[in-house]
Amino acid sequence: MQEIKTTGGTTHKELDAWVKEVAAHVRPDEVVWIDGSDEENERINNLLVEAGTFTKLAEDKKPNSYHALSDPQDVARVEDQTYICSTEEKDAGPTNNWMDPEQMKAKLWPLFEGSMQGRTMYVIPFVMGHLEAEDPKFGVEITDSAYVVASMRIMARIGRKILSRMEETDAVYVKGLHSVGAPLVAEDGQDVRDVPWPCNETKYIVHFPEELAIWSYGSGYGGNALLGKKCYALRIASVMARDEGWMAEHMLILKLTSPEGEVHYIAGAFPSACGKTNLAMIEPTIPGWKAELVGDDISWMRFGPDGRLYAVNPEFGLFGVAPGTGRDTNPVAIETIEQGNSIFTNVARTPDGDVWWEGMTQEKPAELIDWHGQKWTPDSDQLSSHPNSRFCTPINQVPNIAAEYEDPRGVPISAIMFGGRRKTTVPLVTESRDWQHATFIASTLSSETTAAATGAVGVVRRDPMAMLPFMGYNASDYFAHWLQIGKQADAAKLPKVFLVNWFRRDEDGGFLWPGFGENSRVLKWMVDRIEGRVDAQESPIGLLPMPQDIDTDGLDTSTEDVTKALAFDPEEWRAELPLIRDWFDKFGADLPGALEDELATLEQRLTEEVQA
Ligand SMILES: Nc1nc2c(ncn2[C@@H]2O[C@H](COP(=O)(O)OP(=O)(O)OP(=O)(O)O)[C@@H](O)[C@H]2O)c(=O)[nH]1
Ligand SMILES: O=C([O-])CC(=O)C(=O)O
Ligand SMILES: [Mn+2]
Repeated sequence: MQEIKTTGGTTHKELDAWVKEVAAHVRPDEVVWIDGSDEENERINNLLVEAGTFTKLAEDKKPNSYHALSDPQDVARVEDQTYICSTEEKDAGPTNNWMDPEQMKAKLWPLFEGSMQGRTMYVIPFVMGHLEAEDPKFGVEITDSAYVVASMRIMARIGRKILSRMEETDAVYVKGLHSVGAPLVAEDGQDVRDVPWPCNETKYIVHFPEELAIWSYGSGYGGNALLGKKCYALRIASVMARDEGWMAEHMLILKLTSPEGEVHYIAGAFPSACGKTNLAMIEPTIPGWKAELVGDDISWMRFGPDGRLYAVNPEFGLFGVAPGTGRDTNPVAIETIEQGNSIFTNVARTPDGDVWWEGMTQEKPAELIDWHGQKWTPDSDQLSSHPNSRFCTPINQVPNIAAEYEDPRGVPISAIMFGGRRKTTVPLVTESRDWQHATFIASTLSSETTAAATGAVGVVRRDPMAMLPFMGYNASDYFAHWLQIGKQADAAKLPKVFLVNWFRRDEDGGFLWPGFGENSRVLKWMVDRIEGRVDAQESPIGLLPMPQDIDTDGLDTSTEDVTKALAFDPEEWRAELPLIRDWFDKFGADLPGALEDELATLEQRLTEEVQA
């Protein structure tokens, strides 16, 4: 067999063997090991410009930044095509797609055969979390997409330094294999012309948790193709966490400093496109409060020597929803992207080489190139940008990043928020009574679906822990793991857990609560609760704020709307009960009894409430 031209390589024998085995099968023109240098990045970006994937933005608008338009069919995560291939079907559980690992491989391996012909196969060594962590979590992504290389460089710590450490320690690592599934040689041997966004109608995002392997085929979109993110740091890592006694969660991490100088780190789990990045970058509207960002999407938590839960953000960049991000809603994000070094995908381009999307400014630009590459004007009845269009930006550009982001030990968490998009039923904020009740709230979390995944938008579904699409194993076992974490801990040291809903609507469909920076008023109440400064009132669903304890000074929202946003409505909750019951029925006898008990308690309290 002919040697494939290779740049770079490794002394890690097992890794070297795997890369060679894959190369022989996918048959690229050449193999390039990614070293992470600036020169290499420039080369990759130039290649992407030549291929028509990237358009360089104007240096005076967004320095060193690029605009990309995907294939219109490749714009979001494909949950239908996402699989957890554990050996036992039971370990994937009722919420995941499953196939026997050998059967899945028999199906996919032939798809990968020759799939990189005419292309370069890149090998990206990376680490999720800190290289200086006690037990660094390594990965290697093989990909035929230069767009993935450019994006992974922003989203994860990658390159030669990581590979050297892997070599020195003969490290175990997660094997990520990714191909867009668009070889440049046809079956009859004819050359195929490349397109700016190669992908395949057939898509598979497959996890083999027991083998620490991920196979991703057919898509170039972020959540499907940047394998360090959802695939590794949530799906595979949640399995590692179960086995090793820690937690891999879909949570932002925020550092809050009160006017009194108290520091609290707060984590928050919201389903995709439900407000994590925005809350992580919050600019508080109430005087004297300071917020700094630690993480905006993923949190790895473990107990520290003092018995508290410590959280680390394993990522290196932000992959944020563009629409809705503007100077009035998220000024911190705007300042972050203005520094450049970013990739913008499926947003609109301005004639002067900048980007725009719905919600960036109140006034719409007179003319744009929309996300289909067509001329767009404000008269157009189409959105200029795809609802799941994204900015991909280095995290160290965030002006108010907390210094603790760099600390491999992480930050001690005082509170965890769960939230979703609910037009009705769920009040602005509720506090859980204890960890078991918190686990119940989290396990029954619900939200209206968004554009972050393909499929219908706006449908209420249960999204336990905001992890429905990201749990790498059986959800019943996942709930049990949460309960176990609670049992393991000193209850006084566990974070307080809150349920929030920024998205409740009035009869006309308008938001009752203004959200964004004003969410700091809810954060303040949480801190007051943590510090024991205010009481709360008992209700069947948990502890509710006394109305006077939510600081509304200077808030431009009517008292009536605030009251409605905060309201607990027993009738709405009675209507919720059968939905929760249906959800729990999915798990049958595997559902931890403690959650069954919590549901029974809720039913009983609601009945008493309605009778009273
Ligand atoms: N009304 C309202 N909308 C919000 C609020 N926070 C965020 N949004 C909007 O919700 C959408 C998604 O917000 P993000 O912060 O990007 O959501 P995310 O959870 O980080 O999403 P992923 O990155 O997909 O996981 C954006 O269009 C925001 O403008 C809020 O407090 N109120
Ligand atoms: O993974 C992605 O594609 C984007 C994201 O953060 C999510 O969907 O939660
Ligand atoms: Mn986000």
